Amino acid sequence: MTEIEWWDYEDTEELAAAVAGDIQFVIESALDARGSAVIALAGGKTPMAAYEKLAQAKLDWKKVTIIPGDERIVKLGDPMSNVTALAKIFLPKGARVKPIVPDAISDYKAAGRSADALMQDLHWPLDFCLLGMGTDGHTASIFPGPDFDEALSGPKERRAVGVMPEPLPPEAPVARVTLSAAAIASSKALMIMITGEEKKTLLEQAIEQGPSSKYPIGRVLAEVELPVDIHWAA
Ligand SMILES: O=C1O[C@H](COP(=O)(O)O)[C@@H](O)[C@H](O)[C@H]1O
Repeated sequence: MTEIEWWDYEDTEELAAAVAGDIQFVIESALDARGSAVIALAGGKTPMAAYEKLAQAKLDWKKVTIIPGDERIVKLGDPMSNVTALAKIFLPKGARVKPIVPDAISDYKAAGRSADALMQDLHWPLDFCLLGMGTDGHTASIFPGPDFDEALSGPKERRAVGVMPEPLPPEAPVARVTLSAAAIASSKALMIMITGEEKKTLLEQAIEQGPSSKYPIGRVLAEVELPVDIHWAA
């Protein structure tokens, strides 16, 4: 199990500012070292305030590629589309925000293969990956269901996988594409951002359970060797 450090904040504004500052630092380090940065950002609602703050940073955004760490299989522009939310915030800054799911695809396994092919063309490993977590313990879009084992323990070189959550999560009841656990674990830097007592308690349990956890986040963290920061506010 990796080394985990919790960072607790007074409120969600302080949380968003701290997460934005840390991501800015990672991007700057990659730009200094290589002249470009490739990062995967969590979808859902929790990190949006941090992204708004990050977008204010003075960075050479043209050299920054952003992918969603997971995507709901919906059309671009749909309120459930993770990349649409990222594009609204970062495209105006000049960042390359890449959709990982083709617009007119209904076969979720084909969508996973397509995302994997796209990621094979990116500079790898990722410079950074931000994970969120649902109240059911899923992270990225790694869910219990028929694709759980493939997402968690498929071939190490597989970067993305098509996933049918079982049961479908009520907030976005659609098939998904997700970074594999191996892709997440290979990232050069990894951070988790969550809010609320319910998620905190669940994440503590998942970490405690380790590789035998019933929660996807526990199983993913059991694969990770680099230190992980967890940023939390009530
Ligand atoms: O479905 C998803 O849920 C998780 C958590 O979202 P939140 O709205 O509770 O913050 C998110 O990390 C993931 O990217 C997303 O697709």
